[in-house]
Amino acid sequence: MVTLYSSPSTNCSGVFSSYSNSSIGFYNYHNNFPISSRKFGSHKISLQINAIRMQDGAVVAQPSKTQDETPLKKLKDGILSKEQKHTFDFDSNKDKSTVSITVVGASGDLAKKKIFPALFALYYEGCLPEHFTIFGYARSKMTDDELRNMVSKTLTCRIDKRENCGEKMEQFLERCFYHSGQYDSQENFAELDKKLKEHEAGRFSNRLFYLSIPPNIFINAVRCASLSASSAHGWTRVIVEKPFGRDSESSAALTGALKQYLKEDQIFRIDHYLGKELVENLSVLRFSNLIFEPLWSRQYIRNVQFIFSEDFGTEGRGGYFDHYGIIRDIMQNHLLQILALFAMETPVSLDAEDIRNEKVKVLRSMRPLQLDDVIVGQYKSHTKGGVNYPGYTDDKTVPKDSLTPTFAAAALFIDNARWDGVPFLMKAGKALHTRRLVKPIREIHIFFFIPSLFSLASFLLLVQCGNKSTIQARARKLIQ
Ligand SMILES: NC(=O)C1=CN([C@@H]2O[C@H](COP(=O)(O)OP(=O)(O)OC[C@H]3O[C@@H](n4cnc5c(N)ncnc54)[C@H](OP(=O)(O)O)[C@@H]3O)[C@@H](O)[C@H]2O)C=CC1
Ligand SMILES: O=C1O[C@H](COP(=O)(O)O)[C@@H](O)[C@H](O)[C@H]1O
Repeated sequence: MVTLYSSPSTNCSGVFSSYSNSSIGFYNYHNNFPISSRKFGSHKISLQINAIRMQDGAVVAQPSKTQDETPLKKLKDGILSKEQKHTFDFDSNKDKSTVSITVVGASGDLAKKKIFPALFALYYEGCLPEHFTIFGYARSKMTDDELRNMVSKTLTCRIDKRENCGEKMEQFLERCFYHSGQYDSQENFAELDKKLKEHEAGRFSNRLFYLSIPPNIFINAVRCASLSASSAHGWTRVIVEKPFGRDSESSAALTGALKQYLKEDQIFRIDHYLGKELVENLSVLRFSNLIFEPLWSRQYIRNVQFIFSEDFGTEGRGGYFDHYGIIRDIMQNHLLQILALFAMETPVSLDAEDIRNEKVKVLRSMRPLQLDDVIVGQYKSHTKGGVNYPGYTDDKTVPKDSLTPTFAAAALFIDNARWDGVPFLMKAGKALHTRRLVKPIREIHIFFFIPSLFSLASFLLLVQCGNKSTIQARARKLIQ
């Protein structure tokens, strides 16, 4: 699996940006990852990490001139091997080539909330080639203008304060078009192909299809796109969203089916949580910090909690969600990836395969989950402060008798020397109206207890990836 992101504006390699919070994640790195300041309040310590520029634009600390040499940069360079970086480049012949990006499922939630804003961010940062075209494709009937109008509502200029953002937005929208078609119709994809060719205007064209659709229609869409709308001369690539199947069998079947039409190097599987900067920085926090690495074990950590909470429900996404539920939507992929990154041993090198191998070892050491260690639930309607919040089955896209879980919590155990006996607690839920600890409406927390560096106090280290990303340490107890 690869995480696809674009790095700072000076380096636009990467087939796509991490779309977390609808923007490109910005990274500035230092040679190491020192804790630059501590503010001691009553039982509360804020650790500012001297290496992160947050994606909402807030700079936690100034970047140094040596940013390119930092561990995370190296980590990324390792993850993206030279060969991959080369193949990720959009342009093989800058002036004469073009890239056509088709967002399949353009009428949907992911496309609106993340993909179009991320594409705009790439455009804004100068990371798209000079000639490019973006097509939305879905069954819904829409004109080009209606697509532009829909997309324009979610584009933002908040990446930084540079001028001309509105103008750039207009220019970007002019490059966006729409074609309505069925996902299983070769004929409809052939019509798309015709339109793409008109826009490519004889240039050497590369084509990218982003499958922003429920997984049960991936194969049909890939078959039709590959047979009817592949690039004649350049590359054709497909980005596939999680979940990659419902279980091992369906995942293997999906891979097998995709490979009937695509070679492995044309397929990009994405887990966007791996592109969130704090998830990436977690490895740096641990491996580059003399303070943390020695503490990263059962000896010092009592439990680790990965908490995903959203304070909104499915809101019309039942068509996808109801077939999968919260465990397959969030826990099996996003949270499990973070857990594996958190718990893995130091990889022998920063190559993607070495990191993957360490993550696999963690998964193989995990005790099979027992039913007694899992609870599931589904949100119901309720009224609070005069506001009525609909229940899951009130969503028109959800069957009235659905038992699909929208909340789950599980205790996982890793039976190896480092983590023996430490519970890894995972919780994920939609429409959780109680906000925890911090304000953002969507948030994922990783927190774990480590002993105080100075006294007998123990600390709760909270790594939060929400609308604003922070790393905080809070004193949990003064005296053990
Ligand atoms: N939403 C998010 O934040 C994230 C989503 N994802 C993944 O992205 C993919 C799409 O998610 P999302 O955009 O939320 O899903 P949506 O439910 O919004 O579906 C996307 C589009 O697919 C079409 N569609 C929906 N259901 C069906 C169906 N049963 N049969 C045929 N077409 C259908 C609809 O378009 P039309 O009717 O116009 O054809 C819809 O607009 C999923 O794999 C999901 O796991 C991943 C990360 C984040
Ligand atoms: O993968 C998914 O993620 C989103 C939450 O992503 P975030 O970046 O906004 O935190 C979730 O809403 C969706 O159900 C799921 O498919």
